[in-house]
Amino acid sequence: MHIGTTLTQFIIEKEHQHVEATGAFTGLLNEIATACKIISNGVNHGGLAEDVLGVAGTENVQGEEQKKLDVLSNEVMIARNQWGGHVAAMASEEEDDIYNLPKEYPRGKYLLLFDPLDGSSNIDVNISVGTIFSILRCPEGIEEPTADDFLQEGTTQVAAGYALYGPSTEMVLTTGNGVHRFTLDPNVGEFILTEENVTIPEETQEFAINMSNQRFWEAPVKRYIDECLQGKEGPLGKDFNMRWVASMVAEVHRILNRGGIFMYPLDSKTMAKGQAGKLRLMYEANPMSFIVEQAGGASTTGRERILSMKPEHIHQRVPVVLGSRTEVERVTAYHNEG
Ligand SMILES: O=P(O)(O)OC[C@H]1O[C@](O)(COP(=O)(O)O)[C@@H](O)[C@@H]1O
Ligand SMILES: [Mg+2]
Ligand SMILES: [Mg+2]
Repeated sequence: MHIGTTLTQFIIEKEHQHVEATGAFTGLLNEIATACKIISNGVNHGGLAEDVLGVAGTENVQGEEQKKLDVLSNEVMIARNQWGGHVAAMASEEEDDIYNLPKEYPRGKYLLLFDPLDGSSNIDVNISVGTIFSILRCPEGIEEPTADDFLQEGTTQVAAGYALYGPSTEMVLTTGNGVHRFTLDPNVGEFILTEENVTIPEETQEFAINMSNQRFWEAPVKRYIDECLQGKEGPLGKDFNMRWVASMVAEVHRILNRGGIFMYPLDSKTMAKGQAGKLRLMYEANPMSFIVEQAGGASTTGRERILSMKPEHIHQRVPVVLGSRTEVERVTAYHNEG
């Protein structure tokens, strides 16, 4: 496919390969792309716009202070995706329960899950943030889905992607046939294909973890980071660099480009709050794991493959270790050595 292809054209040509396709999938991805263009515009306006920077004065179901842009992005994702007849229901980081469509809207065959604004702590300081989404099939014959209908293993995702609102706005997408990257041309208002079949280098010398949590980490993580910091004199025999943006979407994007390992492991601080990690399985870890695996990388909790986990709750949290295969397998082996 030649560079310069628009996202819509790319999806339609992929969908033509499926005789049973109805166009609903293309319609859904187009609406998601439109929502991300609107959010990108808001992010780019920053302090020029009334309702983009600062706190909303409310908390989400996870007890996190909501930023105005968290709330705005959530409203945009819902408004763009509820009317088209592509989805049967939605789930969002910013919605306590699943979002069932108002009666007047036709139901579609997909379930849409999303983190409307990822990297919220970076909004007010103009550092890259993003939107993460995951698409599942709605079980046959279900008109009014319940939360249980969403609790499908990550391996059943039909598609996953994210938009990154950085120096440029990009969208990265997989439908299970490799990972493809599009860049928003603000003059045309279209996402244009800029790289096909993105792959993650197997080896890396770059790790990303919030070092300020070091005293709370489990022994396997402490061991691994110690070994990275020992550099080429140490057991890993190579010097490592470190990065931490505090936006998962930006970390994953960097890793897709040049490799690396991103970790938000289980630690005693989150365990003390009765949580099994910081990041959410259904709309952060699962979509990012689908993308990373499709790009040749690996993604585990430190102990098990994330995509094979049986979800228990819409807002369930999990430890995340993802990126270049060699290092992810090493960290997982350290955990399973027991
Ligand atoms: O504040 P910390 O510990 O650096 O955590 C940063 C992590 O939290 C997140 O911001 C959580 O996502 P949200 O911003 O969507 O709540 C991730 O993007 C990021 O990797
Ligand atoms: Mg997030
Ligand atoms: Mg978020």
